[in-house]
Amino acid sequence: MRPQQMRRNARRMRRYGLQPMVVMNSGDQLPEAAAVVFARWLWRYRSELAPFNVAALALIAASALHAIHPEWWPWLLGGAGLAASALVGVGERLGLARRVERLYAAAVTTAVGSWLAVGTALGPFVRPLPQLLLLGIVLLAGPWWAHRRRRARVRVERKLAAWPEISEAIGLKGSRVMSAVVDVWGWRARFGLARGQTIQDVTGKIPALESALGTFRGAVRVHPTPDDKANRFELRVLDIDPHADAIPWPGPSVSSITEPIDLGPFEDAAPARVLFLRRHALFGGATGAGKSGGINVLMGNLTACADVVVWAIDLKRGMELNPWSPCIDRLATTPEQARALLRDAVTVLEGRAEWLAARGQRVWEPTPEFPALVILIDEYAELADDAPDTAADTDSIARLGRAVAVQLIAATQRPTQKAMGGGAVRSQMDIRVSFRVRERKDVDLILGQGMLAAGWHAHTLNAPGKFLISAAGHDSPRRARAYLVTDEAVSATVHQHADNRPALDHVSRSALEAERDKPRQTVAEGAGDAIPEVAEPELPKRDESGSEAALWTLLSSAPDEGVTIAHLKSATGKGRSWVYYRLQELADEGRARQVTRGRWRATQSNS
Ligand SMILES: Nc1ncnc2c1ncn2[C@@H]1O[C@H](COP(=O)(O)OP(=O)(O)OP(=O)(O)O)[C@@H](O)[C@H]1O
Repeated sequence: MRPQQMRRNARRMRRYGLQPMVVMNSGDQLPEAAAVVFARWLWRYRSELAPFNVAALALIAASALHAIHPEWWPWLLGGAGLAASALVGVGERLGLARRVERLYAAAVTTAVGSWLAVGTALGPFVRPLPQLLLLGIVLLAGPWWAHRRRRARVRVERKLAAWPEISEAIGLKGSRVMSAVVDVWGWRARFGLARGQTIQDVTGKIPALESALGTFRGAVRVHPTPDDKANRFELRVLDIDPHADAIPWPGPSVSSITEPIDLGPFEDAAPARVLFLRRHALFGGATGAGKSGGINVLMGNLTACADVVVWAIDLKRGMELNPWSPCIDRLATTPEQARALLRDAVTVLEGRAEWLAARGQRVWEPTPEFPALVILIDEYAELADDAPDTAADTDSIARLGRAVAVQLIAATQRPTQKAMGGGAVRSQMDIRVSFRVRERKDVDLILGQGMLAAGWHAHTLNAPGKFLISAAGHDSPRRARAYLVTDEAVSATVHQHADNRPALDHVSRSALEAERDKPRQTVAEGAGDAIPEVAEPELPKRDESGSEAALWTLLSSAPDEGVTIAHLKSATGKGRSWVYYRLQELADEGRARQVTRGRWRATQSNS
């Protein structure tokens, strides 16, 4: 068609309200843009095309090297071997988090490096090198294309590449992407805002953002960045709803109680990490809401902590905690055992307090030699019902236990004052975890007065294991879901850690030993069944070196049957715990020994 005729036709079409269309004849030249489009396509799909690109590069490199430096092949082979070993060894630092990823990277490096070396030496087109190259692409490209995180990363990169258009469409023009990471649940990215834009502007655009990014409703969260800069925000985009299904426990998240324990993810997949060190905790919720599951996550983590001794009370005959028993230092399943356990916990508390005071220290810093003592009480209401006389002891632990790291962790359905045995226990709980409750008023019972009105709606939690947590660092009602610890995970964790559990420190042991001697003496004196409190005699205070000297003098001049603890106490003017602690130290040094129960002497007597 001639140009004049084309113009005439176009004029006619416009007269009838039609739009002219450009038609290309087969003889016309390709528009120049096709090359650009192709280059763009190559760039856009560079990740998918990577196996072909690597093969093409290897082919070009082998051709060039064969032409100019065929003698280089041993260097290429050696270099590939070194690179492959490095990838296996330190690939984690390069972002290859999983072992299988590192092995894959090493396999590709070895295969490409070896092919390149042989291609350099013999020429890349010598049979069977081309065939081997094709076979390599077929075998090694599969895992690459199937890799879930790579595909997710590519998807995110493409979305972020379109951010300038997205931001314009939703009214955040000028904002820019600063960084992005992909994780198991989706991805998060940090953005810089244009002048005058605020994080509130972004929050108001969340539905528009979800639409522009093509996510499901509720998949986008907007948070301030950790540096709290007003002109930045963090976008959290979920590909999977973390709470849609039960979340298998990935194993312990800590090895020390000084680290925050991960109980399970919040709705935005951020982990609900809580520091239990020197804090008491209350787990509440209706039957079947997942309290015991939550306690299992905690137990699994405490089991992996080398600086925690766990004592437990489970008056449902040990049903819940029995599987953990190889890692529990002491498990009480009857009211009598529970009584004795709590009494001893108070003794440990007092012994530790006295020991700290003697050293001018304020708090117990847990270490494997001086572990924290965590007392887990499953179904607290049963304890209050079956052993109401333990209230004074639980009260003491609740009020005084924090500083000396003697901690209570209680689980109960409805922590009414009665179910908590009255007293200060409930009010002393620093960490409150509420699973689903049956009635709205139970929210305040578990989480504290006024929490329901403040929006902590634990009655609306809609699946077992979901919880709200109120603790230091967790002061807004965010839904989390506890990991689900299977029976197999319990046995595996117990199996792994049972042999490495720490023992109670010698300070606590000495205090317990001293306490055990006390009722024995009293009963012998004819006190009958009841165990009356033996008041400590008021003794004049002495300075530390005087007490040490008095102790040593008495021990070294002791007769063969030794001296009693009571004698040592009055001679030194110190309490039982101090005496036992020093005796233990002297025994460790080999300078003193226990002759019979409660009677001591120096190993090398002066007399
Ligand atoms: N984190 C969780 N994720 C998914 N399912 C869970 C989770 N925790 C518990 N469940 C399911 O809920 C059921 C009841 O859980 P659990 O025994 O922990 O409840 P509970 O509150 O301790 O009940 P009870 O007071 O009767 O002991 C479990 O058998 C399990 O199937």
